[in-house]
This record gives sequence, structure tokens and C-alpha cells, in this order.
Amino acid sequence: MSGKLVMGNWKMNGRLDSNRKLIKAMLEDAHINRDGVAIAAPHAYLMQLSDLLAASPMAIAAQDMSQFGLAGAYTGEVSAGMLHDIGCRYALIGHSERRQYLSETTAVLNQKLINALEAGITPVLCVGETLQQREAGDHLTVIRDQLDILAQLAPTRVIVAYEPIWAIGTGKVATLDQIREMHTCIKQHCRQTHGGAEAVRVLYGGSVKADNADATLAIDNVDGALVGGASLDVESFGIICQACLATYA
Ligand SMILES: O=C[C@H](O)COP(=O)(O)O
Repeated sequence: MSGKLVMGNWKMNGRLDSNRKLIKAMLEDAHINRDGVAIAAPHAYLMQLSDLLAASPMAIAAQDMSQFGLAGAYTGEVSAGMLHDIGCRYALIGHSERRQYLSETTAVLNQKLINALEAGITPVLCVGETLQQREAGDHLTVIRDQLDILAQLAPTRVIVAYEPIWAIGTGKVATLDQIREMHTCIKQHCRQTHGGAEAVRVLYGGSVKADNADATLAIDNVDGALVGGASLDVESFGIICQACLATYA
């Protein structure tokens, strides 16, 4: 898919009934019900979304996957192969909330990236700095270190999501200059480490809302958005999806 991608990350939210109502409303909005829009739902609801979206060009995404292989004695784990089997096109890898609460290491994330690619799923590697790292002037170094995991992988099959941790869920969206600087850094680093700058798509995430989507998505090197809270509200999400279409040259 060329063009800009909007991915709604429901995080740990949803119930069968409310999912049905939300997806029904999304299917009735032409700005949402189209190619280039994906929903990352909790594992428990991915099969429901696969069924509800069976006739839609919208994609489903996983919020994580097992570091372990295709099958085996790994109680509670969900493998990349299983996620592909139920129709997942994308999977978030290393979201900052998982790095924070579940202490995901670089080695674990590297294995998850490999598992995703081997299963035919496009991984979305989430990177971002803390406010303390930014205030110390370390934000570029932190992101470059997080990107090094991609050095051995095919750049055309990986998406990066830049999410300043201090902007997630806070309503404090990064400034246009901050976003421009970080997205440019990510593409330059990818060009230097594995010659894939043009191929690597970079999404922005961190308090993307209806009232800031136009400006955010119009920035060079912003190839789409990873939307948390606003993806649970069909009106807001529709405006963000519309902004994505409008800013795609
Ligand atoms: O995955 C989504 C990001 O964590 C952003 O979440 P947010 O839009 O609620 O700030």
C-alpha cells in the first residue's frame, strides 16, 4: 500500500457489543472504511474484527505477538503464525507501554520482528524517548539506538512508529518542529544503516486528535499516524483519516 497509513490502537479497551457498534459506525464512514486504515485490537477481539471487516478494505493489526516460534509449549502466548492465520496484516512491536510495563528487551523485540516478517505480517516498530531523555538532549541518540534493531532486516517490510513517550495519552502533542526533526532523523539513520530510507514508512503517534491531525500529517516524512484514544471515537477517528487522505500528495 502506498499513501499514508492510519492505525487505530485500541490498547486494552473493548467488549464484543461496543466493538460491534464502533466498527459498524466506522464501516459507514467512507473516510475510515478504505484501504490505508487499520485497527489494532486486543488479541481477544481480533477474530471478531476479522469477521466484521471481512468485506472491508480496512486491515486488522495485533498489538503484540509472541517472541517464540510458530507453535509449542508456550502457555498463553499468541504466535505470529496464528495472527496471520486470522488475517492480521500488521503488528505493533515494542510499544512504549509494553517496554515500560513488561520490560521488553532489544533481544525479545528483535525476535518478534523476525517472527512477524517470517509469518508475512508487517511489523510496526515503536520507538520514542522519555521527557527526561529529551530534556537531557539525548532524544536523537535514544531513537538511533532503538532503530539499530532494524539493521539486519528488509527495510521495505518494516514500518516505524515514532511516539514520544511524554506525548502518549497526555494531550501534549509534539511540536511540528520536533516531529519533523525526529522523522528526518529516523529516515536518515535508516538510509545510513541499511539503505532503506525511502522504503521505511514512519508513523507519528502521541495525542493525535481531530484538531491537530491536518498539521501533523502535512509534515514531510510523516507517512501516517498511530492513534490511541481518538481511535475509540468514530467522529474523531474519521476526521484523522480524512486528514490522512487530504495530506497524501
Ligand atoms: O498507540 C498509540 C499511541 O500510544 C498514542 O496514544 P494516544 O493517541 O492516546 O496519545
